[in-house]
Amino acid sequence: MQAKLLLEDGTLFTGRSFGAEGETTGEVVFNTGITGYQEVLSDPSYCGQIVTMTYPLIGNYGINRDDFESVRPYINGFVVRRHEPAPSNWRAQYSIDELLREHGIIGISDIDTRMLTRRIRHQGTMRGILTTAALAPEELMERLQATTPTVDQVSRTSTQHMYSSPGEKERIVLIDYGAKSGIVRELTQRGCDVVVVPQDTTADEIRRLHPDGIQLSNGPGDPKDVPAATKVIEELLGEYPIFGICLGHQLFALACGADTEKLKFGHRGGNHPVKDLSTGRCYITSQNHGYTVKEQSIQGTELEVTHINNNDKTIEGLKHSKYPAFSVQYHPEAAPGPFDNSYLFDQFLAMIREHKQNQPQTTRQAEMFAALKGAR
Ligand SMILES: NC(=O)CC[C@H](N)C(=O)O
Repeated sequence: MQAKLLLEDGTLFTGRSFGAEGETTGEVVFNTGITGYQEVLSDPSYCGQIVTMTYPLIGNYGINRDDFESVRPYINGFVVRRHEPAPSNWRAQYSIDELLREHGIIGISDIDTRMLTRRIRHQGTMRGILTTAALAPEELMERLQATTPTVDQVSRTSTQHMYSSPGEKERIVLIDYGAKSGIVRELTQRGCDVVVVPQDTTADEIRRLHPDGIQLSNGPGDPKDVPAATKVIEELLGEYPIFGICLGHQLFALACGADTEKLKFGHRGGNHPVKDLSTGRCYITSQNHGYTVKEQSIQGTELEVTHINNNDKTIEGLKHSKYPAFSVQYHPEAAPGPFDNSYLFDQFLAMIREHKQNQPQTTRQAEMFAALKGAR
């Protein structure tokens, strides 16, 4: 069956349908990873987007039980040069075609993904319509223009209920704006007691969980679409050590008075070079973002830039100059991508331990200790 993808600028691609049949619209973005399509498909940060893989053969090692980054894919459409309907890998349980069908996601293959990528790079990110219906380009354009971009992605991808992944060590409250499983996995591996809370949890509700640190997750959409989330971070700043990842980094920046803007076509892939300004060392990072923290907006805030992107010099990391809080624009949890940056989770835990040591005892603690001493 035929499928068509029409971009806002009128570029039409005609290819073959795979996955579900139907029609969808969304921002068309590209990811340059050679492998890792299962993690990309299931990364909630892509919620509502039509994702193109620049690597030409996708699906060859299938879909397995273990590599999902969330319980279901949130993308609106998937675009590839060629997809493999008969995967071959000992972990493969089914094909990408079956996965997309199961979740009603429309795929298109056999189009020139190099041309599509160059178009996006040239024009900047555009919206597109993807359909299996036999419609003329004019009709498709009308339909595309009749839709408006959604802004509720974070409430769609966040957990509705609090849940925990118990551990013996530090209690981390992870605010879930559409968190990848990789973040929970990294914290759990380090023995943390992780409590994942919905995106609209209030500062008081978080305080009642007695966290040792707060982790701000990645997530979809424009950080300015979730102003309430910024307010909560503002309230908790200074009270608890904070570590923000991707959307969490952008929200942390907004909470500290900086500003964000949209990039021309974003960074999505597994080999983005990032420089640590304190050492000059370059790290290879996994990225997936369309927005960035505005460089000029840092001035006058209490933020310091810690990392920059070596390709376009945009901000990749921030830290607070007074409080124990830092953030990165990239994905230290990888999935997919290099594991080179998982040390940031260790830094977060070291920051928590240091904060605890320097923490003056609360009056209540002091009273309890005094009572215990008296009893002895
Ligand atoms: N991975 C993320 O958290 C992405 C953050 C944000 N949605 C952006 O596109 O910039």
